Amino acid sequence: MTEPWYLRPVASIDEAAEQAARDRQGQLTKPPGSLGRLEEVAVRLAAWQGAPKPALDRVWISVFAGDHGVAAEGVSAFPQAVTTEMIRNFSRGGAAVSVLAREAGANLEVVDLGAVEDPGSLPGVRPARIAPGTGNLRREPAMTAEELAAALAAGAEAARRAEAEGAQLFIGGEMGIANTTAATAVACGLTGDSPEALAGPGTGLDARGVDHKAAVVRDALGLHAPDPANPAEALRRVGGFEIAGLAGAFVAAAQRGIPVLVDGFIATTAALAAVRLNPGVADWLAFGHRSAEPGHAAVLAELGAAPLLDLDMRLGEGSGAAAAVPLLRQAVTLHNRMATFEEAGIPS
Ligand SMILES: O=C(O)c1ccc[n+]([C@@H]2O[C@H](COP(=O)([O-])O)[C@@H](O)[C@H]2O)c1
Ligand SMILES: Cc1cc2nc[nH]c2cc1C
Repeated sequence: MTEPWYLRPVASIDEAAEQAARDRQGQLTKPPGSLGRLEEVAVRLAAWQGAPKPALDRVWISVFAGDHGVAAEGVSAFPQAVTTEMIRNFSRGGAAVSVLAREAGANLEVVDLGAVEDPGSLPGVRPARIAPGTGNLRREPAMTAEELAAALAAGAEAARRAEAEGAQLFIGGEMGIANTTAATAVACGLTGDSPEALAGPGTGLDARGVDHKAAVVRDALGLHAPDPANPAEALRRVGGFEIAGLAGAFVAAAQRGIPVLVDGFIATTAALAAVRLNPGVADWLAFGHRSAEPGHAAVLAELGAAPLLDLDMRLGEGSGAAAAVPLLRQAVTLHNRMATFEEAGIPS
């Protein structure tokens, strides 16, 4: 059997550019380290781009959408039809991430991997329907092997389009009613944490709803017994089309040398799956925000990730990552435009 594409090595980081950027940070008119994480971000972008003075003009956002059979278990505060309605809303430019993308000058596309109701042909929406939603993971595998391969490949295609447009940063968003249940199951499968520790309100469940959701995830883990050493099978059995799409996109972005700014709980769970599929992916990830969804902290900790923002957001769509783009731009502009001690004639 030929090796799956997602095992191919990721691009390498330019250590010379990283060192040059670090040296420059040390020469700028400020006490060394005083711009904190903004310094790190600029140095990181330099390493990724192979440029001592990086740029951040072209940001690409792919929002992966799909429905979840497990919605039938009453695990979301919202009806399943919202997935398709939100695809229509993205297309019209009315969703939060639509607004943030416009504001950030980012290219936004939606990849429809299979909502129950087909939204039809819409501007800005790429039809890539795999099935009208996944199987109910409490009772059966979410996907077949072919469906998983299609979802991963759809993610890789998005990274290919991003590269063709010269993207300097890839943001993966998601939309799918009940996907926090699938993400919780995947996260439990990959970290060994308990459903009770990771399940949260998602779109707004009350405490009883969260308990029920944890019980549903516990049933799913009992049925499927996901193995942390087999992330692809964990994605297939308890994941979702958009979670697998994100994982495929993150691996492919890293292989193409496009850094990824990861969003909230679902996207970070997909990033953990991507890193488990191909550990080199970790070098190409940055984290936009810490979601209010309680399981997010555990998945971030598993990745050793320190997100940039902590705004109590819990929307998904890539919105938390998109909200961090202006901060990344500030880091780049400071790095490129501040005077050095020598230029300013200030003794250091
Ligand atoms: O990104 C997050 O951290 C996040 C946290 C809670 C909810 N969401 C979004 O809400 C939807 C899933 O919530 P739920 O309650 O239906 O599982 C899905 O469309 C996600 O984009 C996203
Ligand atoms: C309205 C709505 C918008 C969303 N965007 C991402 N997940 C969502 C869930 C709901 C319910």
